[in-house]
Amino acid sequence: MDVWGGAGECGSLPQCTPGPFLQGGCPAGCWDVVPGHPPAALGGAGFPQPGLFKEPTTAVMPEFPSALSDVCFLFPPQGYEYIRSGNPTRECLEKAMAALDGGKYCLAYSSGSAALLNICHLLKPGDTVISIDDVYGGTNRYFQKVASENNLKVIFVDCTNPKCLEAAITPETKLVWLETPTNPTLKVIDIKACADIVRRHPGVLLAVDNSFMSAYFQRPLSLGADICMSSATKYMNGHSDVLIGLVSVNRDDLYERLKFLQNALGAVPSPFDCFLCNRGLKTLHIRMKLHFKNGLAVAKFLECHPRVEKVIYPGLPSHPQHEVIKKQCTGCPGMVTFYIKGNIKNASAFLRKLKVFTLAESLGGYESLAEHPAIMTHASVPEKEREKLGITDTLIRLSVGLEDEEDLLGDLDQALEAAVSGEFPPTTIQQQSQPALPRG
Ligand SMILES: N[C@@H](CC[Se]C[C@H](N)C(=O)O)C(=O)O
Repeated sequence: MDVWGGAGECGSLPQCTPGPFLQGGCPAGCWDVVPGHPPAALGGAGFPQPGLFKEPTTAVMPEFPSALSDVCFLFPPQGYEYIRSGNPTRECLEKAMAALDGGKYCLAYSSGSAALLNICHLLKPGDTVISIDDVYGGTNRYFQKVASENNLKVIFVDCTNPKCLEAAITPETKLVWLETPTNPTLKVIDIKACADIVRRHPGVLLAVDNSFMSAYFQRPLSLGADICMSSATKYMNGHSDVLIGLVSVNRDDLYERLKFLQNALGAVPSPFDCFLCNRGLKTLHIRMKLHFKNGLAVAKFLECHPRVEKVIYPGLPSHPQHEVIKKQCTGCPGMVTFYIKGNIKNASAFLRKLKVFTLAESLGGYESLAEHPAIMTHASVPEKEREKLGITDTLIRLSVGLEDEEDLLGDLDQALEAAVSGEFPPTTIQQQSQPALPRG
């Protein structure tokens, strides 16, 4: 079996041994800087000079804990004047992340949403944004309820067929916003194909939200994106104890403008959060391999489960864009989405019965989480649009963590058994008509 696990068979537990795909480097030039060894990025050229730290060890201490200026006549000038404008701990994270993303520069923000806000400040009133249709609920809310009310036009397009993107571009288009895989229905977008289209329209930027994949499995800049954005709150930090957004770029002009906006808008992370995120990066490679192994095991298990209607996991051969993900990524994270049989009552019973998985928003941490996108992470997406995207009352999103595989599968099994008993209605997801619930 290769690293993607082949077709899998019901009843047999999936194995995931590193195959040639991970061992032998990767397509599209991924990992040419730090092939499988994030610590190389942390200890290499990307590291600020040791002289900046009281303890130049592997630990990156929150060195700049106050808003004090660098007073040149008392200390040698170190290039820092105010904590929001720049500080050694944030610079350490930014340099490490630039290396991991294969970019020249990285800038850190107080959250993924703050990173999105800064990117959108590159635009002018009257500009158009083309966003992938199935986009994180908070991004959808920002585009529809904030940006659109501030003179940006935002249209939503299914970019799984890059020709749809091409057809949507107008002279007003200035930003194409992709997520891949999308949140929560895990559609996979061919970044290079979209980048080739965007390149034919000078002045249009291609930004990719890489939060679901992490720099370990996918590097959008190497596939032609202008901007790689991540909510590092998720896999990059991996410990569910930090809120951080990151933006990596190669272009000097983009960096200069974003650097100005980072300071001017002020949505920056604290040095302590940067310190914690640096701590998280050191185990990125180990965590991602286990997320992949556990995610694939869960996906295969659910795909064979009689109480599950349908599983979506890009690492499964049954996924419609499985070939795309094999081409542009070196593995898959622990994000698994599935439709439970039955209706909202079954979905809710399942979520309540889970013991190892915690019912919570967020993803990418060491601990397994489960959530109901229609009520939780995507409540801000208008109901009609949710329906079109397949974000129904029976859709459940899992973020598979680092626990033992037997515990994860056992927990899912007992919750499914308890939540969906008896005869299953012979309906498909499309045929179901669920009562609307109050949305959070
Ligand atoms: N309730 C929050 C939503 C947080 Se969702 C966090 C993360 N992006 C995810 O997809 O889990 C809100 O902003 O409304």
